[in-house]
Amino acid sequence: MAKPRKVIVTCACTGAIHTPSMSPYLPVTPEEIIADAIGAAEAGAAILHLHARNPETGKPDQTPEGFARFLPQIKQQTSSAINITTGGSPYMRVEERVLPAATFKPEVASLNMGSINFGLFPMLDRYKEFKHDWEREALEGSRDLVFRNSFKDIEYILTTCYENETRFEFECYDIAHLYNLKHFLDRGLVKPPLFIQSVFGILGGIGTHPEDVMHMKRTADRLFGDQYRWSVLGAGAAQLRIAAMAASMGANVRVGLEDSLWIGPGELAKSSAEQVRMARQILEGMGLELATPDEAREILELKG
Ligand SMILES: C[C@H](N)CC(=O)CC(=O)O
Ligand SMILES: [Zn+2]
Repeated sequence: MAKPRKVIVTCACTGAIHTPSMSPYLPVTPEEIIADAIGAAEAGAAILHLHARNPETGKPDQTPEGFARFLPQIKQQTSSAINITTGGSPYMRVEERVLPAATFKPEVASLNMGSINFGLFPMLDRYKEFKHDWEREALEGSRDLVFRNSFKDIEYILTTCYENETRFEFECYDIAHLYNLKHFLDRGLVKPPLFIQSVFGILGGIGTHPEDVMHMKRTADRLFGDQYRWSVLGAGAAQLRIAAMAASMGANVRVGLEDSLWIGPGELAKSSAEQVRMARQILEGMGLELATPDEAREILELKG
């Protein structure tokens, strides 16, 4: 009887896209981010993808000080690998975005593999009332928002973090981003195993149709062969459907309130841990097992 495949579950706890008025369960303060991260780790998340926010307004905060308010506590209370965002908010410039990862030298940091239109404005159809002006401005402004990740920006993050032995979660929102990653592999600026996080369902990137998932996997197989470890995230209501579909094709999965506020149709998730538990149920139901943090470190060759 073949041993069950180990699946790495990444949990993205708060992000920079959703805003406080969208859900009372979105972690905003350092205490809330710590509680959500620890809960997700206890539920089975081997990797914690983290963003910081202004505790009062919930506005994305990409200062090292912002991360220092919760990182030590999370590191103390869990053995999950820390993954610090270099995406920050799509409104930020790369010099600001790279600072926390450059400062804290985490095991993992996200790296967005290309520029995309980042369409958040359709959320204005659902959300009418906002506690803070920046929330509506961020959604409305996204009609003209390009999440900039030029080749120069990507190389800047790669070289800035190179000495730290930080490995990257290569966020690929479209097929072109896989080719961009191949370009950096061919130049020796990234080294296998490549942890590829395919992002499905962001307006401006690839959709959430099964053929989109197949196309991402087929292209990654062709470009990287056994040099990559595949993971997927589905935005919004597609989160668990994408996770189940791709896991049946060999993928690792990412969940968490950064990527979706929901646990079911019209039902808000009360924590990221709820989504991790649901993902665990689905994965174990498929005869798979969740990788422990140390098993994830081995699979991804993290510095530990
Ligand atoms: C769709 C996700 N918000 C992508 C993300 O997590 C980007 C980053 O932090 O670098
Ligand atoms: Zn993120």
